[in-house]
Amino acid sequence: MSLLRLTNVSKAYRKTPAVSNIDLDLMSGVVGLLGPNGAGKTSLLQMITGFLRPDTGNISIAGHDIATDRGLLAARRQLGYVPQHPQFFVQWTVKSFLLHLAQLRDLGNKAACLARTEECLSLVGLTEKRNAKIRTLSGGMLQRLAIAQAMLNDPTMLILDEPTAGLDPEERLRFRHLITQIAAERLILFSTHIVEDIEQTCNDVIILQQTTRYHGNIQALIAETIAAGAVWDCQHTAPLAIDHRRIISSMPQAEAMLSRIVGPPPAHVQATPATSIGLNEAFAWVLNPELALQERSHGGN
Ligand SMILES: Nc1ncnc2c1ncn2[C@@H]1O[C@H](COP(=O)(O)OP(=O)(O)OP(=O)(O)O)[C@@H](O)[C@H]1O
Repeated sequence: MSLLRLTNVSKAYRKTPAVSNIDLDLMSGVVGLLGPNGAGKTSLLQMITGFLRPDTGNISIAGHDIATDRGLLAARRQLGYVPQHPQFFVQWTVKSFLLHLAQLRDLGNKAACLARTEECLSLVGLTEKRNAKIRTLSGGMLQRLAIAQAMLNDPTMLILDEPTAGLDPEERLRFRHLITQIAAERLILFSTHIVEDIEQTCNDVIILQQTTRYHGNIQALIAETIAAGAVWDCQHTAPLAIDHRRIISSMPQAEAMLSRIVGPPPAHVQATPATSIGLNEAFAWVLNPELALQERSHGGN
C-alpha cells in the first residue's frame, strides 16, 4: 500500500517558486531526498508533515488526505518528524523530556509512557544518558534524542530533515546504522545534500531541484549515467577550463593532474570514459545535463 502520495504539489513564497509540480508515490523503505541548498527539500518535507500548506496539489499519508483536519490528525498518528533545527527543553533531563512528549502524544498511562521512553532511549543508544541534562549532550547525542522523540509513537513514516548536518564521521556512521535498524516496514524519508549518506543507506533517491529531477533506484541511475558516457577521467597539466560544477574530483599525480569530470572532456586532453562511478557523478549529471551538453555543442574547452 502507498504510504505517501503527492499529486501535483507546488509551493511558492510570494512569487518565487520553491517546489513545483511534485508527484510521488512511496511505499516502505529508506528513501533519500537529495538536492543542493535551496532546492526545496525543507519546504517539501514541511508540506508532507502538515506544517506548511501547499499552494496546489494533494498529499495523503497512509490514505489520509492531510488537507482535512481529521485526515491530518490521523496522518500525524502515523508520522514521526525530526525537523532541520530541533528544539529541546535544555534544562530538562533526557528522560523527563521524552516522557513529557510521550504523555503529550497520549501514548497511554504513565507506566506505558515510561516504558516507551526507555525503549526509545535504548533504540538510539542514550540509556546511559537518561538522567543527564539535555544541555550537556553533544551534537550527535542531540540528534539521536531528536530521533528518539520522533520514534515515540512507533511511526509508519519517519521524516528527517538534514539529520546528519554537523555530525562527526563516527556519529554519521552511527546514524546510518540506526536508520538501517529502524527501517523495517516503515517509510523513512530523509533529506540531505551529502551524497554519501544516501549512497550508504538508501536503495532509492529523489533528486530535487524545485522539481523532481530523478526518482528511482540509485544503482539504476549510476548504470544510466555510465551508459550515457557522461563521466570521464582526464589527465592534464594545465587547469581544466570548464564549469567547476562539472569537476567531481582532482588528484595530483607524479607529472599531471587526474580529474574526474561530468560531460564531454575538453579538446586536447587525454581522457577515458569512467566505468566505475558513484552517486556523486550521477547527481552532477542529473543536475547539470544542459551544461554538459551545451559545452559539447561548443566543442568543449
Ligand atoms: N519562509 C520563506 N520565505 C521566503 N522564501 C523561502 C522561505 N523558506 C524557503 N524559502 C526559499 O525557498 C527555496 C527553497 O528553500 P528550502 O529551505 O525549502 O530548500 P532546502 O533544499 O531545504 O535548502 P537547504 O538545504 O539550504 O536547507 C529557497 O530559495 C529559499 O530561499
